Formats: sequence, C-alpha cells, structure tokens
Amino acid sequence: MQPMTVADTALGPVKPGLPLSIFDSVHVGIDEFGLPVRVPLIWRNLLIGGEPGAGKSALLNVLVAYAALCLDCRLILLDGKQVELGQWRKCADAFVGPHIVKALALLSRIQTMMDNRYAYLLDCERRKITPQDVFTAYVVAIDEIAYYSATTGDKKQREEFASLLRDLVARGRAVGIIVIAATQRPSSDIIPTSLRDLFAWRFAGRCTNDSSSDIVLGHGWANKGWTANAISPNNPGAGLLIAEGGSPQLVKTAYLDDRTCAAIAAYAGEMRATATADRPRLRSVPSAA
Ligand SMILES: Nc1ncnc2c1ncn2[C@@H]1O[C@H](COP(=O)(O)OP(=O)(O)OP(=O)(O)O)[C@@H](O)[C@H]1O
Repeated sequence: MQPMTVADTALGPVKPGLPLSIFDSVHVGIDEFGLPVRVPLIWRNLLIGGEPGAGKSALLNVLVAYAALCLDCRLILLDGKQVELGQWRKCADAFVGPHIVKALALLSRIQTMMDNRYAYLLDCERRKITPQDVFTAYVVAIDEIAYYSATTGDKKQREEFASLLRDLVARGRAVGIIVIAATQRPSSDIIPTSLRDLFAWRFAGRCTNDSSSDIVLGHGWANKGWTANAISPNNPGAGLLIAEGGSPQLVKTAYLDDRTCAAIAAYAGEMRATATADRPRLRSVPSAA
C-alpha cells in the first residue's frame, strides 16, 4: 500500500505525492478570516488547556492523526481515560492508560533515549535532529496531565511524573521528542509558569476565568483583551493559539469525528506495520493499561 498523501487526508498541505512528514507544518484549523492555520511541531512542544468540553481532545486527535500518518515519526500515547487517544493505540509504540507505574516507566525510558540521542549528537558535533537523521521523531501525546501529576498514585509518583514531563518538555525538542499535552485544569499547580513557558505553542480553549486563560497563554494577555474566557461555551474547538514570542490568534480547530479517526488509524496502522516491520520499537511497556 502506498503511503497516504495530503489529497487522501485533507489534513494539511505538504509536498504533493509524498508521505506526510512531521517536519512539515500541521493544519490545525482556520483563523477568524477563514484562512488555514498551520503549526510546525518539530523542535517544539504544544500545550492545550481549557474547561471540560472545550475541544482539547479533538485538537489532540487532529495532531495525533497527522503524526500517525508520518512515517518519520513515532507515537507515544498517555491517556488516563483511554478512549480519547485509544483509537491510535495500534499506530503507537506505546499506549498507557490509567496506570501511573507504567506511565513513569515509559517516561523514564524516553528520558534515557533522549540522553542517548544527545550523546550521539554531541559525538557528531551537532545540535539537533534533521529530516534525514538516523533516528525518527517521537510525538508524546498526553491527554490530561493532571490525571498523572495530581490525581492518581501517591505524592512521590505524581511528583516524579511532573518532573519527568518537565525534563522531556525542556530538553526533548532538539532530539525530536515533541510533547503535546492537554489539561482541563489550567491552574498554577498543574501548569506552573516555568513549565508553561517551555511550550513553544499553547492553545487555550474556553476557560472558566481570565486567570486560567493566562495560565495557558501567558501572564498579562487577559488584561490586553485576549482571554479564552470570552469564547462561547457553545463553540467547542474555538480557542486562542499563541506561539512563543507571538500574540494570540483566534482559531477554530479542525475536527475529526470518531469514524474518521478510526479510518485514519486503521490506514496508518497498516502503513506503519509495513514500513516499520524491520525496525526496533519502544515496546517495553505493554500496550494496554
Ligand atoms: N473543532 C471542533 N468543531 C466542532 N465540534 C467540536 C470541535 N472540537 C470539539 N467539538 C465538539 O465538542 C465535544 C467536546 O470536545 P472534546 O472532547 O475535545 O472536549 P475536551 O475539552 O477534551 O473535554 P474533556 O476535558 O471533558 O475531555 C466533541 O465531542 C465535539 O462534539
């Protein structure tokens, strides 16, 4: 089977006739003028915050769908609810549900891989991964940070999760580890400023107040008139997107319903099985929680 192209997926424009690549920008939706909004993910991380029902998982699924169709990218999924990202589990190197011990083991392994990749780059006198590199990028998608960092397990485990996550977000970019994390609890205990500022991209779906919106976007934006609290609760998928150093932009995210996700996941799973049959995978953690 041939790798899927943009014409097949309508997920965003890349070079016609070529498979999707994580080194290209990902179509995430449209702006208030109806123009496409694209986000380059490689060498960056993305934080998604907002109240329940704001459309966080929907955006996460759009991004994971794109990544699943990229043969130059592997998937790691952590989802306390299991069903938000569960459709992509067959495309993923690892899928962890509501299991803090497995989540910690998985993040530790990724941390080791990250250190090894840096050692390799150092030996090569290089600073970051390139499209033709010996190793592929990883998208680490987490639906509900707070589940692992503030809800499940004991205090030590939650703190260890927060610390591993912070390290991956802080150091993973250059070696192709892209963290995309969502939370319905944009509060300072879950997203302290020091962690928030490590995310190059931040999307705030509707938030319950200005302060939650600022916790996702950055301090002071609400005072300047940019608050995700102003987004209608009847408009899921609408939110403010900000890139590091930029200003917020109103976006309505793309949406893939469950059937479409299932179809893309089946296609991507088959494509990956064929393409990566001879490659080692990050398989130490069993694929179900
Ligand atoms: N971009 C979109 N366009 C149209 N509808 C959307 C969009 N995003 C989300 N929705 C609708 O909103 C519903 C809730 O979205 P979603 O599950 O992504 O919210 P959430 O923020 O992840 O909620 P929770 O925090 O409770 O998991 C979806 O089932 C869908 O019907």
